[in-house]
Amino acid sequence: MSRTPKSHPHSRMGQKPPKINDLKATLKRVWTYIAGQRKRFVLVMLMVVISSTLSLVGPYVLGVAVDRVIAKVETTTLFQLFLGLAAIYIFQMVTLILQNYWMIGISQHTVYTIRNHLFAHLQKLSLSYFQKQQHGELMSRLTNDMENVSRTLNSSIIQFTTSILTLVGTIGMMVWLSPVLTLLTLTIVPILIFGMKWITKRTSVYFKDQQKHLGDMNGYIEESLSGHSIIKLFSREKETIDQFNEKNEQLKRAGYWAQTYTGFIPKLMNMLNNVSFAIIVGAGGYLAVQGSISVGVIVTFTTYSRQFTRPLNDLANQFNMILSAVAGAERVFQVMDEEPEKTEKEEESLQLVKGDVRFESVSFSYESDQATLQGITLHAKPGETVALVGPTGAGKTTIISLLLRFYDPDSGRILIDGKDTKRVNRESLREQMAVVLQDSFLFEKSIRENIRYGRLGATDEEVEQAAREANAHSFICKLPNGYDTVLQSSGSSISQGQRQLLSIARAMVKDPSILILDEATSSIDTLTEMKINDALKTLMKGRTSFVIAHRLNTIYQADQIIVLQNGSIIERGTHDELVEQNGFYRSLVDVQFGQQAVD
Ligand SMILES: Nc1ncnc2c1ncn2[C@@H]1O[C@H](COP(=O)(O)OP(=O)(O)OP(=O)(O)O)[C@@H](O)[C@H]1O
Repeated sequence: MSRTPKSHPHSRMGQKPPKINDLKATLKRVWTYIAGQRKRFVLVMLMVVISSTLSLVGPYVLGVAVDRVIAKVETTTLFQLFLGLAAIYIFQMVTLILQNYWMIGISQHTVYTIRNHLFAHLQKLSLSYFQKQQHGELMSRLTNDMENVSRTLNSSIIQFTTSILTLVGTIGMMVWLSPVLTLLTLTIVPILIFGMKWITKRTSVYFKDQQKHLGDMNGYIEESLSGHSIIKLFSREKETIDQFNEKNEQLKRAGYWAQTYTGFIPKLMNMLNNVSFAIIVGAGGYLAVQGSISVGVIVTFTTYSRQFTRPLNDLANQFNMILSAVAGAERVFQVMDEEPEKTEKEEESLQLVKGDVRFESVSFSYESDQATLQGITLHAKPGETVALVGPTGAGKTTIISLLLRFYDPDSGRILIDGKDTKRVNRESLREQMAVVLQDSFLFEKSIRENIRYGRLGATDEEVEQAAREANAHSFICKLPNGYDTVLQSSGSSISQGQRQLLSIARAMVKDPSILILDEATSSIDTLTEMKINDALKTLMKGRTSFVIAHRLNTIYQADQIIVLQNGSIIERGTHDELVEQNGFYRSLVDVQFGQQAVD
């Protein structure tokens, strides 16, 4: 699974712009998050207006001062004018600092709230949603997309508003001071627009290319890291490096051209600034000699001309940034709009159960056109062990998934202590069950915390007791930090057998009435296997257990064996009864464990 790469600031150019209607709806939705901080927002906008106005007043005062110097007015007035100018620039700086400070507060609080909502919503989504979704892609929505929204809120709202105000204000002031000189200065605008269009058309192609190659390379890195042991086993290091180099080369090429074209932007801006400077000085000088404008106006114009080329460039950039953040926000809202696990109106909480489990003519299908389970009927009395047996794809895991209410049956009922699970709240239902899988997930936390995950209220003594019963205590004590040993990424620092012992201890601490076991098929050394079997036996004592069975000894001891094929129960009974029947189970046992093991 390739994780979406961290977005490059320019990668936004590669994103598909949202449609106008979506854009409006998404902006409205983002606004609902900002609206809670309306006061701060109004303050920010006020600061933006003040700082933009001050940026117009400054050059004007400078021009007036120059005219006064030429007119040889007394130095006190001149001194006052320069003091005023200094005050304007200091005040402008203060407003800029304040607007930034408040806006950062708004954006951080907004993304914090959205992130919290998104994460909480993810916890409510059904298993089938996660099965359909790439995990790396989901992670990217929580991180990259949110970062994109945050970055845009931090800077773009202020810059966008400032750019518009400055642009309109500057042109207004220029027209007021000298319409002729304004017209002459504005001649560079078409060149600017044409030039920018030419550059962005090329950069967007190369940035898109760069993103594609970056994603490709990230996927390759992820794959070769997770498959590193296979690479070593087959001595494929050289081929792996060669393939990586090829991808790296493609990325370098795309990056080279993207950066080359981007590099043209400041050069174009610089050239146009110089051209407009020359126009103002040349044409302005001519007009001044003619007496239609003052030298002060020329000075003011030179500053203004810079002030309007910059916002023009900024506006184009900010617009791209905003569009890409909206696209990011849309992806986040898409997840939030996913329906959470369906709940019935009158769900009750399941209290401590005895563990009586009934399936009554249960049918279910993942895809509407293909039945996965058909008419499953079974009854497990409290404390009984039910072994589910059958070829791969027969529907064993699906039965367990229905029992855990990851899915609800299409027809039929599942009853626990006589209560239809559809009417029972999922959390309280799962509270009554513990699951020990072949490859149980362990967190990057201490062993103690991993066992306590079964019941957060368990004391240290209870955790140790569970570990003892699970035959895990002795190996834990041999670890340098004992129960405080922190497991490395999903528990890879301990052996597979030890991981299973820990997951048994975790189930032990939970003390459930119903137990679900997916037995390990992988070969574990005999001693560990004995320890696991022994621990499982202790765990299963007095609990209703459903075992997806692979080992003969569990099947021998099961009160019932349910044999599944193509989603239906084809045989049921004890081991001896089924062997006696000489049917499918018998042939399955013969094939799996060899004739001798059965006879
Ligand atoms: N999430 C899913 N979406 C669609 N089909 C699925 C899904 N999970 C399982 N199936 C299909 O349902 C059928 C039963 O699968 P299930 O996992 O229950 O079999 P199983 O008996 O547990 O197999 P195994 O012994 O290999 O684990 C299979 O055909 C499988 O392809």
